[in-house]
Amino acid sequence: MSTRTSWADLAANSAAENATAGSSSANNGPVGTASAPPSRSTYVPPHLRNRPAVSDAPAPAYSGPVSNNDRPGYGGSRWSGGPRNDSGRSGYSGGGGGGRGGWGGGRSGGWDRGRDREVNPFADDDVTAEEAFTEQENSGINFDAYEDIPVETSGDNVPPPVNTFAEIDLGDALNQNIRRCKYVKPTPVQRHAIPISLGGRDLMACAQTGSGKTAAFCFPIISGIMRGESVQRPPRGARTVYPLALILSPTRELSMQIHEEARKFSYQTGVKVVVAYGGAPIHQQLRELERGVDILVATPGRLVDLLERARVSLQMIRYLALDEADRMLDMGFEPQIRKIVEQMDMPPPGERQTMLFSATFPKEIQRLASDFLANYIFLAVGRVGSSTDLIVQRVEFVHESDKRSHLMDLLHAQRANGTQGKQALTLVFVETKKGADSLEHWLCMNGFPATTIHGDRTQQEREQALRSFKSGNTPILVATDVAARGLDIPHVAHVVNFDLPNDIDDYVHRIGRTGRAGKTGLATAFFNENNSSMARSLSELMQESNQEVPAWLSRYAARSSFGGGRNRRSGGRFGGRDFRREGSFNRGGSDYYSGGNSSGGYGASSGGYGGGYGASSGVTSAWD
Ligand SMILES: Nc1ncnc2c1ncn2[C@@H]1O[C@H](COP(=O)(O)OP(=O)(O)OP(=O)(O)O)[C@@H](O)[C@H]1O
Repeated sequence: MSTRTSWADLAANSAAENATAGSSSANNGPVGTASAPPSRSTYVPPHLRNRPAVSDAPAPAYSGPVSNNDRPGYGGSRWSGGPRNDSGRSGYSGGGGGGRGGWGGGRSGGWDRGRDREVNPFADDDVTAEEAFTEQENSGINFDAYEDIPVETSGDNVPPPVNTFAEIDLGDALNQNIRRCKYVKPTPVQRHAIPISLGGRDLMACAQTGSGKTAAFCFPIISGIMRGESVQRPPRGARTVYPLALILSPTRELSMQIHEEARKFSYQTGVKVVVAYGGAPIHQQLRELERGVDILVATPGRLVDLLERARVSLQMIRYLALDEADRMLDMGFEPQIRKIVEQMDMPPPGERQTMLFSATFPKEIQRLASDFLANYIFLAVGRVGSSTDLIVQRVEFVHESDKRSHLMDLLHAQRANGTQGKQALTLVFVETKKGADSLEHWLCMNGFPATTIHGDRTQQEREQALRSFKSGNTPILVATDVAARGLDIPHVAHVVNFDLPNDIDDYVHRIGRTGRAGKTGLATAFFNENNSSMARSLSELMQESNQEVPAWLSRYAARSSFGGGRNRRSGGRFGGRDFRREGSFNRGGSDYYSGGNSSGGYGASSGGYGGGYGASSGVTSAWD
């Protein structure tokens, strides 16, 4: 094995901690042990909520950036006028609020710290899970490569990147949580995205799977709420709550995961994070909401339900983050997202800050997404040479009828040569829910403990399956695309595309369940005639990632005149290029790209990343 750098160690430790942190959706209540609870009628701004009583003084009125950072605009100055407040009420009045106080809908008048205790989200972290896994998974990483990573930014006045967390004034409590997470230095997307967001700018960010996008949008939100101007939340229905930030994600499990991460990052900051997703009893989620919420993490369907019941108002939203933004804006989700963002009471672009993140950003989705953004910065971050070169990709020609036996061969070989250490996990993607159940059954019958996750299972079953997989009890998870995006499951050593998807972007996300946070991974795809429409995009993707493309696949690719299916590989993978620079875009508004700066990232030389990256090179992707 080769050496592990400290970053790799830490990422691995951190991942192990995430795995052992439990998947409870329990909400982080306040700490309240050391400090006297505030009177029930007093609004306590988030940045003061966990301070000892002696420092529980009212916040001074916000008067501009509270930072030793001299970047212009840093500190959320866009809020100097406060968010839109249709009722004409002024902002926070110093904590002396009347009976309502605005917090938690005004009913309990505050976060009842006497009753609730903030559960320590780090409490379950231990090293046992990490120790249980073999070393092979974390080997072979050269983190120096990150120094030369290709980066493209476009938009006006892009704030410069940082190299360390210390350079950014995120606040003591958040910094301590970053240390607790054992994040030593920011990942490339964090280096760029965090200063941009802290500068108050809207952002469309494209960075490869497993590269730390969650923290990239969580840190600025938490920090902004901690230091931001205090607000009085208006009365509406007695039980309406007014979150300040909304994070939307496409699946329940991903929302739960973001919630768990955000709870860690916001531990003892006073910022309260609540999650709401479908398939789970709404009453429990309503109770959590009533206790107060600063950041609401939600799936679109459940959020629409809460909005229609008038239990949540988006009137005070300052921050909107869409994770897996391209998925959120594709045909399946777009109407719901438009309803939430454009047709309810959320402040419009320019009055809120909007952050869109994904590993893939097709141009047509970028175009749709621009409706939600104001004067935004486009950011694409990739690895040297290629984006997924940490994932070894294999494609094997397997007839439909041979797939099971071929899978069995793979699993036996893994067992035999030890590459699938005792606890290393295999994620198998199939096309249909029925197919998932049937394959799971067959694997179990053949001595390979497996479980399954798909849309026909109850939420309880889905969560149980994920727990069992993560813990290694059932080291094979058979999944539909419901598990394709965002899930950060440590120790997934192998992703098998038993059935290939019809969309190359889905393939990118699926294989991205391995090779995360600087670790290596293996992805095997079964290909046959039924997948010929994928041949070209697949072989291009593999070439770009320095993978060996089998000759037979190249022949298939040469035969197909078209990328196939919904494949959208125009000008490089991941849509890693700002569509505003494509020339055809012309809406005339000042909100749109004006041909301004596009900068390279590290290395500071005038352009040339490996492979001739640069504005004049004709290369249209930051990933090349
Ligand atoms: N600065 C850091 N140092 C070490 N580990 C980090 C750092 N930032 C994030 N991580 C870890 O990297 C892993 C991947 O992060 P995350 O899930 O946010 O990736 P992602 O970019 O959102 O991936 P995907 O595109 O699949 O959603 C997580 O386990 C996270 O804890």
